[in-house]
Amino acid sequence: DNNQWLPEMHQFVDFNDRTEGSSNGGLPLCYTDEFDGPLTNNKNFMQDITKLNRERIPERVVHAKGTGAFGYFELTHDMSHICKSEFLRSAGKRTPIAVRFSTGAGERGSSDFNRDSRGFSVKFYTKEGNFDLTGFHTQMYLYKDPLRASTIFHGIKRMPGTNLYNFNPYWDAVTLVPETLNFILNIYADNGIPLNYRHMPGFPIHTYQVENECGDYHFVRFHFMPDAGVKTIKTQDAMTLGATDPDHAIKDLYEAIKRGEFPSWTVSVQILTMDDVHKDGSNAFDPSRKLSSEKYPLHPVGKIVLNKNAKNFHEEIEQLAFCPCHLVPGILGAPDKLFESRVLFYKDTQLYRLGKNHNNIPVNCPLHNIYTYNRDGMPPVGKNGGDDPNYFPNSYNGPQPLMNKQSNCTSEARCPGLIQIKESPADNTDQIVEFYNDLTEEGREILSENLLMPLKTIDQFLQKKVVDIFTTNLPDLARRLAKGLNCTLQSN
Ligand code: HEM
Repeated sequence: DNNQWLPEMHQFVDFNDRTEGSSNGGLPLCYTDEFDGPLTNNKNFMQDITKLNRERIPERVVHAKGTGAFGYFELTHDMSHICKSEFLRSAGKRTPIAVRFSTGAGERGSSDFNRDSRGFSVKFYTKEGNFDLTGFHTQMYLYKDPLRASTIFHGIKRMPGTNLYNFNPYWDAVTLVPETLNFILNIYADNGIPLNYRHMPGFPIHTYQVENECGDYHFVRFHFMPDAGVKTIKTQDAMTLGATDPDHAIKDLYEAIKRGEFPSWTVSVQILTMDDVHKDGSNAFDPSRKLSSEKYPLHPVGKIVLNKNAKNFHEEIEQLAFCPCHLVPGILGAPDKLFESRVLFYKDTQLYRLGKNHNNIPVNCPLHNIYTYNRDGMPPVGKNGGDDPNYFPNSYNGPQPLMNKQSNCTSEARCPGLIQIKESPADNTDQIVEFYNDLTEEGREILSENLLMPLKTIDQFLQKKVVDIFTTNLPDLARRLAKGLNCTLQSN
């Protein structure tokens, strides 16, 4: 076998350290100079094209465009009174983190300025394993019923036939799942488009159940607020910059970190007791609603600081995989159905996008104590567990699934696990009305202008459906939209 090309092909060139004019390791630049025969016999050429052809992996089904960075979470306030997680004990402790920011609907090549949700995901590499929080830049998600997923996901994507964007399915989905309007009004408002990621807040939305050493339960909603303040961009500027500088948010984050201006966020929680949960019922867990900050004020917990860019985007950011199922002792997840659906959804999509062993990719791998029953399969296989027990349960002291671990509770016998809640049909109209009422006259005018942009392009019967939906609760907005769309207002 003629291996003459292999050593050169495998030589790595560090482009960052390369000095001008330095050698590239002597790779031949023109294959035909070296070899006159058929190209299929040219190992260099064949290696090159077969590798190039296999460079792409599927992009994320949503949140495909994004960027990320690394840093640490510093605990400023000990939380052990409500949560026994190691990384939330002893103020001053630092835990390494990876963060990925993203836009929601657009593809990998789309603009950072689209009017859309933004993702803010954090992976905490704690000593007890990885804890993932995936958040939005809004305090609520679009809907609460997990069966709405394909209506909404297909509604925000391109038309299957023409492959063009068309607002008909989007607004059809909105009118069929009207609780989405709580989210829609937030992103169509004057301050709905984040200027960049450094000035963007993050809200993991679900109300997580946490447990302390005594087995007492509390419930928390996390908030990440940028220390540099929240900044947004006006519609016209977003449209102009979206055309001229579509990667603005990615560049802005990368360059700030490179300059040594490390962005940071204050992490806080709203805390609910079991009594609060009994009083509020399933509203306390409804992801299509925000939680009142007057009723449940923010308690500071710590800081997120990003001080390191990725060295290789594909390796460290594209392959990052967050999952709501990545939990640590003390954090049990959220008891609502949408959360349950996400545990299944993210795992399944990552099995497809990155393969069975995606948790062996270094950026997804816990930093400490990796014991798992996962074995074999396609690379990356990693350490593969030696001869440790590879079945559960076993009598050889193999790892325990988190949910099987009993708490150290001595005071009270408790059944460990998430509480059961009975969910009612979605109802967030009160928050929609409150949001609109809090806007100034100018804010209302801008909101209706922003809404009219897509609404003017959709089918007439859908325009009427949208106006009708607002007529009962937001007659003022319905009037503005009906005027802009030239349609008759339903009398109520
Ligand atoms: C509170 C509600 C939700 C929030 C805050 C949220 C947030 C996010 C974020 C931030 C990402 C990007 C993760 C990354 O940076 O790699 C993401 C990805 C994703 N989300 Fe959600 N999401 C929510 C609900 C849902 C629901 C209900 C579904 C489906 C039923 C869903 C399906 C997905 C999928 C498939 C991905 C791509 C994951 C990957 O390929 O790695 N999300 N979500």
